[in-house]
Amino acid sequence: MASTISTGLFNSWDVTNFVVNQGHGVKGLAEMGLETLPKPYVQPLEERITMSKTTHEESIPIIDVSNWNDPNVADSICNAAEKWGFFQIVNHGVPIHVLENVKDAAHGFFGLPAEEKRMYLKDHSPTNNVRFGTSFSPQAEKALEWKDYLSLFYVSDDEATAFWPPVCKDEALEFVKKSELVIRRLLEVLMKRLNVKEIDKTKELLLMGSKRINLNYYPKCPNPNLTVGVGRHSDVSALTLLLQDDIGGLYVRKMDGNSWIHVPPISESLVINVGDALQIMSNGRYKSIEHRVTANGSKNRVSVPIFVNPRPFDVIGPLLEVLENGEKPMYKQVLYSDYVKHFFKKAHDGKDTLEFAKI
Ligand SMILES: COc1cc(/C=C/C(=O)SCCNC(=O)CCNC(=O)[C@H](O)C(C)(C)COP(=O)(O)OP(=O)(O)OC[C@H]2O[C@@H](n3cnc4c(N)ncnc43)[C@H](O)[C@@H]2OP(=O)(O)O)ccc1O
Ligand SMILES: O=C(O)CCC(=O)C(=O)O
Ligand SMILES: [Fe+2]
Repeated sequence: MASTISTGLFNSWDVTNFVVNQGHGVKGLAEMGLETLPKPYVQPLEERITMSKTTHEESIPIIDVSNWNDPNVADSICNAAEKWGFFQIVNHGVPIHVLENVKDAAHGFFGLPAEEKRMYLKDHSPTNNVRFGTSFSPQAEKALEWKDYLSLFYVSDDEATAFWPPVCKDEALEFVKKSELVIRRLLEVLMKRLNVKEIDKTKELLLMGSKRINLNYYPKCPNPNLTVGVGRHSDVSALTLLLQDDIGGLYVRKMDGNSWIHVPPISESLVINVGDALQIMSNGRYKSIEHRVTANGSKNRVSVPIFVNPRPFDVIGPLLEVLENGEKPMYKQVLYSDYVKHFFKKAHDGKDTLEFAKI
């Protein structure tokens, strides 16, 4: 297989089999020293991220959250969630060594031999809560995405200790734990503007009852302009907290429509975005914004999102507190796991998942 791939004499089935089924991932492909991008990764023109569609001149807000009691901080967060759906926070209190360790651990996991990573493919993994994969939804995609990932659904410390891959479990778990306070503070602030005075146990579970941490790996790509790292999508979470390294490549759709704004890496910052579940619960007030990631021609990139979600069996819809003022509901009540399954069963398609919940 190695020689057929490196001489370019291979077909789409070979590539998909090697990358997806055999678990080499796109990293295995990249490391064969390819000179051109294999066909299954060539994206249609309209999905490629070209310079003419992007801007580095504008920026999503950068908010210093060192003082949570400052009303300006709360205002900035809520305004950003309404206007941009995305912002970066600095001085958030998650220790720098926790951030550095989890990025190193991501490199550690993807640096394992394919035989070890393969144990976590969907069909081999000892649990449904640990999944190594590539692209987004290879079975449903017309063109694959240039990304491998490890997805870890947090159930309990004991379950994580027993099943998460040893090379990254402590670091991933530490990141989940150390980010709990900042997640809670963000949600408290966001809820206040929605007329929710206090996050009681029921609300806590609805907003942050389940968490998923993904380790994303985007290897160096031979023709980065022909493909994407991640295609246009919005997250299905309530809130996502994303750690990126210093390479860059994340773009966010500007609210006005057609331009894409780069999210520049800022050392020690975290990127926060509103997900579909919070857009639904806020009846459209907070925006879950489309984003995408470019492939990079010279460097390997890692990112680590924590998706903060309702529990799979929760039913979500616009909050009563939001509708109390007579607002018409824009979304129906949906079972959260139905919503997430709908997301995973199709290729990335921008914001179309939300149609599933629209009235
Ligand atoms: C991977 O690249 C991505 C990912 C993303 C993710 C963005 C997010 O916002 S993730 C937050 C999602 N929320 C949750 O995980 C919390 C709630 N969880 C659930 O509701 C359930 O655990 C479940 C995810 C629906 C899985 O339920 P289960 O009953 O166990 O069903 P399955 O049969 O296992 O899965 C259904 C279907 O989904 C696919 N899938 C499941 N988990 C993942 C995963 N972690 N990554 C990718 N795909 C997954 C699974 O393959 C099943 O499809 P089949 O065709 O195989 O049947 C954003 C951008 C990215 O590029
Ligand atoms: O890698 C990134 O910067 C963003 C990844 C992303 O959007 C996701 O995993 O949902
Ligand atoms: Fe995302």
